[in-house]
Amino acid sequence: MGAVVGVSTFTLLLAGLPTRGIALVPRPQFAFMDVPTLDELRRQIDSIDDTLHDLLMRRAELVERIGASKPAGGLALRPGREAQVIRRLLERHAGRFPANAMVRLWREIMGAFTFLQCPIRIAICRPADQPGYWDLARDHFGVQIPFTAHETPSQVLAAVRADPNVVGIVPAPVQDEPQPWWPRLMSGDPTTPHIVQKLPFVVMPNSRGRDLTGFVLARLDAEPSGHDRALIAVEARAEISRSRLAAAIRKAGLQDATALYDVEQAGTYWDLIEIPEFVGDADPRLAALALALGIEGARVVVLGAYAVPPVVP
Ligand SMILES: C=C(O[C@@H]1C=C(C(=O)O)C=C[C@H]1O)C(=O)O
Repeated sequence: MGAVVGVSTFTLLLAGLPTRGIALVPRPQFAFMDVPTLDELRRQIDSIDDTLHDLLMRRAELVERIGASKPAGGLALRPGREAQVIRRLLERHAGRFPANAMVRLWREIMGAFTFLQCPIRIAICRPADQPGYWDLARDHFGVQIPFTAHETPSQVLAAVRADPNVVGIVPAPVQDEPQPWWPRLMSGDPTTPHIVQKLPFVVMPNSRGRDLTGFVLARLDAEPSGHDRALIAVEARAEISRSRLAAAIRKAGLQDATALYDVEQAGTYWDLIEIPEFVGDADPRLAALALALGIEGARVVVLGAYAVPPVVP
């Protein structure tokens, strides 16, 4: 019956326990002795914050070493690796802290650490009536990297072509848009960017960009992340029916398309095919696709790939 010995009324109040009739309600001793005070709990938070902060500073040292191993003067951004980091954390995530808040923290960390390695800047297509693209960019690249807003995808493309450290964000393709940007990625010019990411990777609930989809263009080769979609463009002087395209995709050994867009301008026809797997520039199935189409002079080019966004609980 010595359960209450040494436990003050103040401690009981803090613990939300009744202070009347205690002697009649015996409880195991440890239940009282283990209730930490507000100050003790806050001291534990301070200690966790110190550990988190120390680890961030240690992470910076490792990032600098990784940065030093990358080609000098190039863009340090590695969207495929970033996708793997976020996916791995989401898989191990548990408990009451919201998963998208955790992702938002890591987006901030990775944006700042990419900026530490190179003078990356973001050129966003954010027409005056579409402020959400700015949120989409900020949720992903964080507060440290400088952003410039442009009215059109053409202006974004020009900014990316002018500087290898500029990364562009353009609206995702839609069928029947008047001036699609994606046929212009077929140029073959060494300053032409690739599609390297789709945004949002994880939707932020209060973002003005939560209903928008953007593509990230960078002067990088897309890298596989383990779960990717490739974007392949076809250019031809004749219209290619959807069924002919689908048959050629199969004949080339590629998986069935998950999205298709087409456009015609002055007698040239372009198709954009999204394939549910990674396809690199040197993949022999590209030549096989050109052949299977059976159209004289048809060109087939990989425009890039993106890591498939995870399902966030
Ligand atoms: C540290 C790296 O550089 C960048 C920053 C990353 C990070 O902070 O984890 C991850 C990928 C890159 O965009 C890396 O390439 O691993």
